[in-house]
Amino acid sequence: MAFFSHQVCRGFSSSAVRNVVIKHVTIIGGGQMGAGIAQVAASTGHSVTLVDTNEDILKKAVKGIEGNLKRVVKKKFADKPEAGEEFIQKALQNVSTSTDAGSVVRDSDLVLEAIVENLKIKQDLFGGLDKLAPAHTIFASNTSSLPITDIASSTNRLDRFGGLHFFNPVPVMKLVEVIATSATSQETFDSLLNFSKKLGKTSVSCKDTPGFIVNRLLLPYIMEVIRMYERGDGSKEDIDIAMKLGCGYPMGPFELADYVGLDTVKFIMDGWSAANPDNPVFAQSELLTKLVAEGKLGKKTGEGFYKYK
Ligand SMILES: CC(=O)CC(=O)SCCNC(=O)CCNC(=O)[C@H](O)C(C)(C)COP(=O)(O)OP(=O)(O)OC[C@H]1O[C@@H](n2cnc3c(N)ncnc32)[C@H](O)[C@@H]1OP(=O)(O)O
Ligand SMILES: NC(=O)C1=CN([C@@H]2O[C@H](COP(=O)(O)OP(=O)(O)OC[C@H]3O[C@@H](n4cnc5c(N)ncnc54)[C@H](O)[C@@H]3O)[C@@H](O)[C@H]2O)C=CC1
Repeated sequence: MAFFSHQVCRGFSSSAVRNVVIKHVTIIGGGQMGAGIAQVAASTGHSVTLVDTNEDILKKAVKGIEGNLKRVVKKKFADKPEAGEEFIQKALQNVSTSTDAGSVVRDSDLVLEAIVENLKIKQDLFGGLDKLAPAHTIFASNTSSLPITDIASSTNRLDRFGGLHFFNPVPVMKLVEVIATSATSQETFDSLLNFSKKLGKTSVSCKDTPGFIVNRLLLPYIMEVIRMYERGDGSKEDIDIAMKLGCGYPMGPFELADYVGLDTVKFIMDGWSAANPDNPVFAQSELLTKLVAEGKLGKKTGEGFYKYK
């Protein structure tokens, strides 16, 4: 249960809202990240409603969650298949789906957004939900690169708005970046930290700076790698092998870019290069632009820098 019941909370001013214990979570966007977050939240006892634009996407997301739960169980319950099956069923029972975010946020302690990396679309979403969610509900974005302050500006709950940035694949990656804006209350920040901890993640606290910690370092690396390849300084296969074996990274940079999604990489870089047109670190890549225009978005579409079919 939330610290305050929803009915009590609705009439309260924001200043009366204290640490919200997050139990009911609405996750908007059932793609790679939203489905992964839903899986981890559901398997750690949270009740989760996953929202997307149509039923087919939601069906695919739930199927993916089931498949990935099986991978988790194979390891965690290697000698106890019955306990493993129970774990899967319990987690799946905690997940429901909806195409109508407005109707489900009324019961949420946390609304976590993982939709397309576009400021206007994220603002429109949160601006609409702000009018429908109870006073105590915390809003958070999983954005890779957009200022949380700008996303939150479409709402009247600046003190109850923060960033929760997960990493792909969510069930495996141990980090969550927790972002407070200058307006995020300490209570909200603490609730987000506690939620991350309940999911079994390690958190780092980040300022609301572009790309927070990880992506501010990772994206320039990926872009420099693409430029290196465009210059003909190495084949993508050799560059990937070099970074895996030379640095001990689990994936080479081209494999990783395909895994993240080339559309997401491009959305991030478009925003940063528009804001910093003179900074060569954020310069555009013709090859990336071409692949995205061709719909070659990486692993999720079957082709990016590499083919996956
Ligand atoms: C863009 C942003 O905003 C931020 C980002 O996310 S940047 C991207 C950050 N992510 C990374 O850097 C990922 C780097 N890559 C890796 O860590 C690894 O390659 C990987 C974990 C993705 C895959 O590892 P792998 O060894 O090549 O493959 P695989 O054997 O299939 O998986 C390793 C383990 O993870 C598990 N796993 C992989 N994906 C999983 C998923 N979605 N759900 C559950 N378990 C999963 C596998 O079952 C396997 O478990 P065991 O060790 O028990 O067998
Ligand atoms: N791919 C990655 O490695 C990471 C991505 N992120 C961020 O997470 C967010 C989502 O990324 P992915 O899951 O990779 O994208 P994705 O493309 O796999 O999924 C996005 C989903 O959002 C849905 N969607 C779009 N607009 C919507 C709306 N208005 N309402 C409901 N659903 C909507 C789409 O139908 C799609 O299913 C982005 O902001 C991205 O920058 C953060 C960490 C890692």
